[in-house]
Amino acid sequence: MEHDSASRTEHDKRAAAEAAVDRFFLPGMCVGLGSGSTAAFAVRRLAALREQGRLLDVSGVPTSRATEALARELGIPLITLDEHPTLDVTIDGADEVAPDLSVIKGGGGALLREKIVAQASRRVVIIADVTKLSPRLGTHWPVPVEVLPFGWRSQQQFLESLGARVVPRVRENGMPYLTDQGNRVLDCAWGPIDAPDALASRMAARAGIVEHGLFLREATDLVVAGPRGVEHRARPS
Ligand SMILES: O=C(CO)[C@H](O)[C@H](O)COP(=O)(O)O
Repeated sequence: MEHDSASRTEHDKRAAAEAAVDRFFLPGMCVGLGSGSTAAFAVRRLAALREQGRLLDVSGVPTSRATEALARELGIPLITLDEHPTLDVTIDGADEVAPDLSVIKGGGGALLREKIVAQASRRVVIIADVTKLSPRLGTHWPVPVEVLPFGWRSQQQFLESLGARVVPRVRENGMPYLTDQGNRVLDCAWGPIDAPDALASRMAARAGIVEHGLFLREATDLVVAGPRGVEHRARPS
């Protein structure tokens, strides 16, 4: 049974990713390549289309070292944001998606580059399976917060003072998890968040917090897959 639901989720991640690439990546575009297992399906779809001779002139900015390695392995042309400071569209995954298309990201630790790339994109398409949908951010998933190693325990105290249960992220071997930038991640469980804007502002104002996983206004579109198939939703205006 467990196996069935896991393979259903994989199927849905893949269906959402492929539908998004087919619909939103167009010839000649400069695109953002997201991180995580759902976004990896999108990178693989782009590579498969290239093998068919399509989208050969699409080039991408990877949002993590892992995505960069995958894209290189698959022969996808890579560019930097310095070469192309504005991107046409980014396709990326999410950990939790609210009805207004605000999302929590960063489960894979790539939140900083993901937010930089999202904010540099004209369009940001979130791809997800239905298990990621949530009535309110924070219901199912903690908010990852990337902090400088210097003084990280005072950031933990600060986040606890904002009501979070804070778990410093560690690797399987017990060593601290470090992001691509060499920073630490504190996973902050608030439960359902009543005022995400106020929380995001408090974190943004705190020195030592490099970035947080609340992406409140970046997503323009959601492509979500579940038992009823693939559905596209635009951000409510
Ligand atoms: O934000 C992310 C990485 O920092 C991922 O997009 C998010 O964690 C979803 O991952 P997955 O597609 O593997 O469920």
